[in-house]
Amino acid sequence: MLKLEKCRISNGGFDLSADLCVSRGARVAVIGPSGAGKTTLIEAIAGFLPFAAGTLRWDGQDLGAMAPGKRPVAMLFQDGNLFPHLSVAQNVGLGIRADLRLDTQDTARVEQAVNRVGLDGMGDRKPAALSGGQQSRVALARVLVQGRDLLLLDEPFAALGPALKAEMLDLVADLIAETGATLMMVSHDPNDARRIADQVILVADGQAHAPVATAELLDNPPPALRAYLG
Ligand SMILES: Nc1ncnc2c1ncn2[C@@H]1O[C@H](COP(=O)(O)OP(=O)(O)OP(=O)(O)O)[C@@H](O)[C@H]1O
Repeated sequence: MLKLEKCRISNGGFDLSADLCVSRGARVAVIGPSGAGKTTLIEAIAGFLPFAAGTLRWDGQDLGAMAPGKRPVAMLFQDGNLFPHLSVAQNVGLGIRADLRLDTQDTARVEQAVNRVGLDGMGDRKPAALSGGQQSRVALARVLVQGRDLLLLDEPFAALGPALKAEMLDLVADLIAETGATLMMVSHDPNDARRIADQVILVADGQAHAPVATAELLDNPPPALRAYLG
């Protein structure tokens, strides 16, 4: 279980408070108005922003003082962060070792992940030789080889068209079902939440609220969410 206890995160002059738990294996969408602090929340959990107060725990272990790379966390950004001069396999391999010194076992894991996201035979291509959807799959494969307990996705598929986005969300759902990972995904689209998330964290008015069942929240949105959903 991920537990944020009486947390306060400072991002420049912006403050976000959070006091909530996410159960192991949950699929949680993080939604709320623009600038409300969704990315701030995700980046603090990943270790890229410090906590000004409170404790962050995963299964009882305090993550607060742990460097980002040591946390049981893998993060996927909107642009996928692919390196254009590296091949698909190398981009995925970075998830295992930053210096890309991979042994036979590592290389097999990379190939397995590349195949699992549907890019069989494309390991030698450069990102420029892939479609937008295929590039998203490479980024997802890199997250997959990291084998972390908690996946943090920050609007990962916002640049894709609706059909492709739905396909990617379904792939993420399949992958986390296979691995048992816990998902927290920032999205601006309530349909994404309905498609993939069983719970929603609403970030609004300086606070990340405790997760609520997706349908319950979206069918009866509180005022801050209603204004945002329009
Ligand atoms: N480096 C920074 N210095 C000062 N303020 C910042 C910094 N980064 C973010 N902020 C502010 O923190 C607040 C929260 O930003 P954040 O990116 O977390 O919001 P968000 O909910 O993810 O927004 P969006 O949906 O538009 O991506 C915003 O008001 C933003 O202006």
